[in-house]
Amino acid sequence: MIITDVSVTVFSHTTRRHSDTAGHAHPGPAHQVQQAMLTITTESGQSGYSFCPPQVVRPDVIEKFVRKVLIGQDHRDRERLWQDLAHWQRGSAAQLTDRTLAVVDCALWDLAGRTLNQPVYKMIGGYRDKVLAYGSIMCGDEIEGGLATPEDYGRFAQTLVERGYKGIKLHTWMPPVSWAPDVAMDLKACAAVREAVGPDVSLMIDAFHWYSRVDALKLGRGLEKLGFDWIEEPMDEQSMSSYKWLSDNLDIPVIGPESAAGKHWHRAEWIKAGACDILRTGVNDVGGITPAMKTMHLAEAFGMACEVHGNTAMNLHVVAASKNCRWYERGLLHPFLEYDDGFDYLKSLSDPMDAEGFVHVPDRPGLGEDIDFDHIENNRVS
Ligand SMILES: O=C(O)[C@H](O)[C@@H](O)[C@@H](O)C(=O)NO
Ligand SMILES: [Mg+2]
Repeated sequence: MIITDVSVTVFSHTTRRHSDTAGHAHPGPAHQVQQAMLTITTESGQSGYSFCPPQVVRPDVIEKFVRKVLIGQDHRDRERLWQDLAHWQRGSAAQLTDRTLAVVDCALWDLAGRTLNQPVYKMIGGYRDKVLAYGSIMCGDEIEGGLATPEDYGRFAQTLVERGYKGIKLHTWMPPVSWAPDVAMDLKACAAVREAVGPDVSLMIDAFHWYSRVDALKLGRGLEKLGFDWIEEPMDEQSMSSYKWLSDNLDIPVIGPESAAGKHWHRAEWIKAGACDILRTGVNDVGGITPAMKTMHLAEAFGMACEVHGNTAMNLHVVAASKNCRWYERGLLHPFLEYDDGFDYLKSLSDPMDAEGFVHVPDRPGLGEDIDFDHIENNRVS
């Protein structure tokens, strides 16, 4: 099953999500953005697909690295192809990113599933076909009636519980919000949510990512009084020793690393250093489904949970193939956006959630993304 082609289709689609200057999402007017679909095709004519921002699969990256590694190879050799791509990273002058590895690895998994007519999580080894989601709320904002006050967070949390969520994670206020960051305001938002939803809903926070050790400790101590399940990324994850210090000084579980580079190798160091109580992985963060499963198994060997960062099918399949994670991160959510509307280039949601808060893994082959190829063709940019 030899790979004969690797191609990229760039297309436009409509979204109401806008990124702020820190890269965090907020609602805004509908606008056109560009998305890329990577297609990997074998001699049999079967293709696998994966999506990412166009810059992740720039023509020079595809030509210099991806095609060189993949063309002429057996598409089933995902482990070898991933290792070969990962080795290219060192000599790529930082042009071949973990994000690119992730989109290639996901397309290879999708290709394998479409070829065998099997969903990816069943090929990895299925553990469950539905999983509880937590509602991952967008970062706070200064939008009237949006997420501008602790009361806004409390009201929205009530709405999410009525939708069926059994867990809620707050991303609190961060710059460019004019007065952020502010530990006291973070705790007021968390207290308002706890007050709104009662004691039985799981709550977590994903806070401003550059607090000092002292501020992170103050935040964590306040969350302990509110019965939160974990504190996430309150300091720069490049300082593993700061997380070791925080974990030693807090009772609330510290989860990480999410954004730190180094894939499963660096996450092994966090475990060894005692820098986290719950490990974190994410298909985009560690370079694919292949390394995400390595991270999940690493955590299991140390008796730890490993919670998966991010939504979309690729992360859902990792969760569905794993015992030692409790949640699927469904988001990002905002009072002014209807998450269940999905994306206009997919005909149906990749992560449909029932009224009890369970996300059901689509049993369509591969990653199971219900791709609207007509939309992509009709809105093709290149
Ligand atoms: O842009 C980001 O930092 C991520 O989207 C982030 O907001 C969110 O996905 C996250 O951190 N989840 O844990
Ligand atoms: Mg996070």
